[in-house]
Parts: sequence; structure tokens; C-alpha cells
Amino acid sequence: LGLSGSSELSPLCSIFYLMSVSVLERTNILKRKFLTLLFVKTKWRLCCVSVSYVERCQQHRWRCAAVTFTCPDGGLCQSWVGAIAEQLAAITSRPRRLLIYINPYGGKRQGGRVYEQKVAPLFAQAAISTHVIVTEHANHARDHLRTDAELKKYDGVVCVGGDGMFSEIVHGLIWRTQMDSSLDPNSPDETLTSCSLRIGIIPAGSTDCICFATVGTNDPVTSALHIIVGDSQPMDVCSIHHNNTFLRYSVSLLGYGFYGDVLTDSERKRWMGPVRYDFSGLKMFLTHHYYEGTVSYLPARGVVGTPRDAARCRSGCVVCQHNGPKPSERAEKYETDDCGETIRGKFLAINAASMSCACPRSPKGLSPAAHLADGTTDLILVRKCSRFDFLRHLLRHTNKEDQFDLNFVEVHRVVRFRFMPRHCQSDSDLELDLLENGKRQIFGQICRDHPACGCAPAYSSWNCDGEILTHTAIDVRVHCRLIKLFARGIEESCDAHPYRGKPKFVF
Ligand SMILES: Nc1ncnc2c1ncn2[C@@H]1O[C@H](COP(=O)(O)OP(=O)(O)OP(=O)(O)O)[C@@H](O)[C@H]1O
Ligand SMILES: CCCCCCCCCCCCC/C=C/[C@@H](O)[C@H](CO)NC(C)=O
Ligand SMILES: [Ca+2]
Repeated sequence: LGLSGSSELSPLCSIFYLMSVSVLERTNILKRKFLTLLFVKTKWRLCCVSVSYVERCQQHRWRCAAVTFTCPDGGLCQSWVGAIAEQLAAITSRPRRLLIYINPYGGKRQGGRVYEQKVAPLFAQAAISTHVIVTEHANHARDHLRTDAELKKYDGVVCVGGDGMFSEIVHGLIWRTQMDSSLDPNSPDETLTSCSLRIGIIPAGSTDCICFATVGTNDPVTSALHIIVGDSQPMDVCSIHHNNTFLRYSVSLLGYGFYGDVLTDSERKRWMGPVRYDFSGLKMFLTHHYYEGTVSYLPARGVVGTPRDAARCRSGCVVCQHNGPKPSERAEKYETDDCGETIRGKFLAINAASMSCACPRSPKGLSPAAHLADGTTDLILVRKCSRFDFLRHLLRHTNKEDQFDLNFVEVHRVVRFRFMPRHCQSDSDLELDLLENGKRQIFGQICRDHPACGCAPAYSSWNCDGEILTHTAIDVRVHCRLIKLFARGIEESCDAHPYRGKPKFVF
């Protein structure tokens, strides 16, 4: 690679290619200097080659940088470009055609601008062809994916928006895949077919928890570069049913009580933008509602790792590799009475975190040791306690202390669970409760069920990845690695990485 040339001079011909680190290692000159080469641009008249590559920056952010190589011999220069092009063409993991959905109303309503200014130029440079759809209403993307989209034409689907927008893509793709496999999504016992298309997230929402927990930062350029280099991160998905009827899928937080109430309240305040969650969070904390019900669950068996581990799910996670689905594995039938555990009680919050749920508001997440692709979800039960104690628990979402080391909090790593609010319990269950708890409980329940009393409500709603569920009694099952993202998991100690920073050249 040689000859100098000015990038200001317009090239006779420009070619953009993609290249992987394996090519760099073979060239030797560049070894250890770049993370991943991205594009190669030739300027035939001047015999120079411009190479774009990914550079790691602080806090898991990636940036695109470029270097121009010049060569005194035009033929040699072209042979380098040819060799690089050949290598790049051989990399099948990089997407060439993407279907992109932009939510113009997510987060601070900047989705369109973010895509046009920061992402589209990178995709163009990387010779990725795109079909862009700006959504016109909620569920536009989901319904288009379910029935209309010609998925064979694409190597991946990208959403520009927040967790709600991502959820639409997940629902559309999973539904379409099950229909194509003639599977019944209404059966909670069905073993679902994994989606073949990867999903990319360009964060432009309010929480962007899925992007943050799979990449380590909410930065549109970083996400675009993970898509360009063709990363792949499998992810668990929970299916949620009510009486053998499919309700929704969840990949991050499924929360009843506190997080359900925060979401319900915050939806009425969308005009506030992302700050609505803080406002509603404070309001619901002060309201301090608790809810009665029964949780039954199937603990994860034969897996490594627990929700109290110090180790975190990181890029190339060994726990996920160990616990991933075995080819012979079949869905475990769930008969609550004989193989599940059952807990009755009064809860301020019931949370199921299928991954850490880390986000800028809670950098470690609601379950810091949860895994992206281990086939389990962490079921966190926060029992009725004082406001002071609940605040201690909430504050631990934001600091380094163990949020489960409190006597009113318990956590279980599970593969399936059910919740039945007390007002839905059978007569025999209610009689049992009355016997257990005595007469004061009877009047307490009557009071809660009677709106005129103005006291605590009988039931909350579920926050399912930022969407409100209409049913309270639900049956949840984890499907190991049902979807794949254009991500690689959070990279370990990125700030101390030897490749970080500007490369120094040694010729
Ligand atoms: N054109 C549209 N008009 C109105 N709503 C839309 C449109 N397109 C998508 N939506 C809906 O907007 C909701 C919120 O979008 P999104 O998730 O992108 O942002 P957010 O709620 O601000 O962020 P987060 O989910 O990260 O908190 C989604 O549930 C989606 O279904
Ligand atoms: C005493 C004040 C407490 C304030 C609590 C504020 C809320 C913290 C938000 C942490 C949420 C982490 C889990 C993410 C869930 C997402 O799926 C969802 C959709 O984006 N976001 C929310 C906020 O429900
Ligand atoms: Ca998991």
C-alpha cells in the first residue's frame, strides 16, 4: 500500500470495500494497529488507498477512522485493492442489504435526524444497500414484518428507536418465523424456531436498555459499526401467555407492581420525554402500593452461574456458552404442583430480568449477573417493606452494593414462572389464605377490592419491555437464543484495551 495523495483531489474512481481483522493480520504491516478494517477507497489517478477502520474509544464507544496509503506503482496499488476486495467478499457475516425502520416519535424525536446524519453515511461507505421505512403509526413495523416484508431480500433488520421499537421488530420477526415453520405461538409448550435474520438497534429512545446491555453504550455510530462488521449476539426471549393465549414476548424487563405502575403512569406523560420515567418513578415510590398474589416457578437446573455472581455476562461469555441449548433438549413440561416452587405474598415488585437490563439510569441493571443467552431469567421478588427499605433497594440499582442482599428481596434463576394475582385465585386458594391470615386479612381484602375506599388497588399491570400488558395472570417461559442481534455483548475492560486510541504506525 503506498503513494501519497491528497484526499481533496476528486478520485477518478472510488471503490468502497469491507475488510476484516483476519486480512489485517495477514498483511502484517497493520497487525495490532486496528481493530477492524472497514472500507477501502482507491484513487486511481493518484494511486492511493484510503482505508477506514474501527477504533475503540472510551466507555465501549467505537469510531470510524481512516488512513490513506500511497504507492509509487499504480499496478501494485490496484493489486492490493484487488486482494483486499477478495478477502472482503469472502466474509459472509457482514450484511449487504438491510431493512430499516425509523420511529420518528421515539425518545427525543430525533430518530430520523440521527439516522440521516450519523448512520446512513456509514452504511453508504460500507456499500450496504438499505430499504428505509419511516413508521407512520405504532405497530407499523411489526405488522409489515409479519406479513408484507420480503425478508429473503435482506441480511438483517435495523430499528432506529427505543426498546418499544425493538420490541415491535422482535414481535414481527418471531411471529413470521413461527408461521413459516407452521408452529402455533398460542401454545406455551411449543419449542419455537430461532429467527435467522439479525436485528440491529440504532438507539433513539428513552431508556434504550437493550442496546446499552448488549453494546455497553447508547451511541448510534457505535451501533452502526457493530452492524457493519457483522457482529452476532444471540439473545433469550420470554414468551408470555394467558390461558393458552399468546400475549407478548419480552427480552429485558417484565415487571409487575412498581415497574408496571411507573410505566402506566409515565405513558400519560409522554410529552415530558425521557424524564417521564424519573417523574413517575418518584411518584410511584411515594405511592408505595403493594400487591398480593402467587408466584410459581421452575428453577433453572444444570446451569452454571447464579444471580448473585460477581462475574458479568460479557463478550464471548462462557456461562452463556455452557448453558446454551443442547441439540437434544426438549421443553420441560410445567406442572406447578409437582415440579415448581410456589411463593404467596404481598409484593412491591415482581421483576423478571432475562438480561441485566443495564441502562444509563441503572448502569449495572436490575439483575447485574443475568445473562443474555443462557436460557434463563432472574425472577426478583421484592416483598412488602417500609418506604425506607424500598428506597435502599432502588438506590442499589445505581450503586455498587448487592441489591439482593436485603431480607425482603429474593432472587431465583428460572426457566419458567407463573403469576396469579390474589383477586384471580380460586375459591379454595382464597379460603386457605383466610385460614392462614385470620379475620383482619378478610377485611383488608374487601377494602382493597372496593374502589370507594380509596385505599390500595388490588392489582397492578405488567411492564413488558416498556409496553403495558392487559392481563395480570400470566405464564412465562424462556426460549434460549430465539433471536440474534448485530452486537457482540459488552467488551471486557474496554478502556484498558491495548488497541484503544490512535494507532501508531511503524513502517
Ligand atoms: N410513527 C409512530 N407513531 C407513533 N408511535 C409509534 C410510531 N412508530 C412506533 N411507535 C411506537 O412508539 C413507541 C415508543 O417508541 P420507542 O420505543 O422508539 O421510544 P421510547 O418509548 O421513547 O423509548 P424506550 O422504549 O427506550 O423507553 C413504541 O412502542 C412504538 O410501537
Ligand atoms: C425513587 C425514585 C426511583 C426512580 C426509578 C426510575 C426508573 C428506573 C428505570 C430503570 C429501568 C431499567 C429496566 C428497563 C426497562 C425497559 O424495558 C423499559 C422500556 O424502555 N423502561 C422502563 C423505564 O420501564
Ligand atoms: Ca438470560
